[in-house]
Amino acid sequence: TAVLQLPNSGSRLSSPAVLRAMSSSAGPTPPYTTLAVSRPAPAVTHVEIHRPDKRNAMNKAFWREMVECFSEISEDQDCRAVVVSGAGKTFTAGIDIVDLAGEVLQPRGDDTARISYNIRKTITHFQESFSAIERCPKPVLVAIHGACVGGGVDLITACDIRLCTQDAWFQVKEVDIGLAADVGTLQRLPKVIGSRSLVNELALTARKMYADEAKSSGLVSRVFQHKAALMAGALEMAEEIAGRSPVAVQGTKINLLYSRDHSVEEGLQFMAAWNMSMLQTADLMKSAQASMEKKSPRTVAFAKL
Ligand SMILES: CCC/C=C/C=C/C(=O)SCCNC(=O)CCNC(=O)[C@H](O)C(C)(C)COP(=O)(O)OP(=O)(O)OC[C@H]1O[C@@H](n2cnc3c(N)ncnc32)[C@H](O)[C@@H]1OP(=O)(O)O
Repeated sequence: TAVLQLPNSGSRLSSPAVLRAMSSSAGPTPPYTTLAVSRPAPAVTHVEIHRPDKRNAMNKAFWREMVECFSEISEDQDCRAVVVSGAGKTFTAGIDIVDLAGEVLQPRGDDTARISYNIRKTITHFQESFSAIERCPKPVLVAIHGACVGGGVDLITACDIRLCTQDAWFQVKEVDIGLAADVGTLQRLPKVIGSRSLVNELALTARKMYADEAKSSGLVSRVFQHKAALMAGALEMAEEIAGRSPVAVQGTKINLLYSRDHSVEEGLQFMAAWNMSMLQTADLMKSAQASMEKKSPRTVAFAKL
């Protein structure tokens, strides 16, 4: 199992030291070769995709490392919110096309059944890389700058909050390289964007969507002028979330996801079953008292979860 080594700067909100910690000057953090993982502020984990020379294209190691990284984060009681971003010029160029052509799709097996079985295994393995983000109980914010292509759209639709720069663009590129997107976009994008027609248009034509349309369609919730402002904004939001009761925050993420995929009635039943135990937390009284005293929940010390 991978072990995260997180430098804990303990710096104040969006201070220059924090933003330096979120810059991409350092390389990937061992044991990872494609991810730089850091702790730019207490309880906030920053996962930076780090293959800037290849525009953060998703190679074989990346798909594996995302699963390892988000499994670690899910279990890390010192982490309460996560920011994902990309190093260098652009967020990501999607799947590594060299890997795709050279290795991923190389037939493995003696007959059609065995070859197909192995391809299915690969696709499922790749899907897991982004489902691990969705399954992570800590809220995951994603900060997108420049290009977000193919697998990048699959990735961001598995995140809880999407923020981007004015120069960001999004492209469901898969039809252009001869395949139907298979690691989450076709399943999650329709749940993110209200307009089914727009989803269909983007997926069937592979046209680029720029930041303003991403905002007006609901793909992102905020647009920042440039990358420094984006990272500062993402970190500030992550710190706001991390400062609140982890019982409340994680329960909110889990129930929002559950209700996305179930009827209102099923969601209400799940919620009641969830909160019949979670309402017994000490966090509730602590938070309520702070609220009555007109203090921020960030002034309250919550136990680890
Ligand atoms: C079972 C499969 C499941 C997954 C499916 C996923 C599907 C997809 O992701 S489909 C989309 C695939 N991606 C693309 O088609 C994008 C290709 N790249 C680009 O269009 C441009 O690179 C981009 C607009 C992102 C950035 O342009 P820029 O001018 O800034 O950079 P470049 O000079 O083009 O590239 C710099 C070096 O990066 C290498 N590179 C870029 N993209 C990829 C990639 N997808 N795979 C591998 N390598 C990539 C590029 O070759 C350059 O390398 P070098 O020549 O060594 O400097």
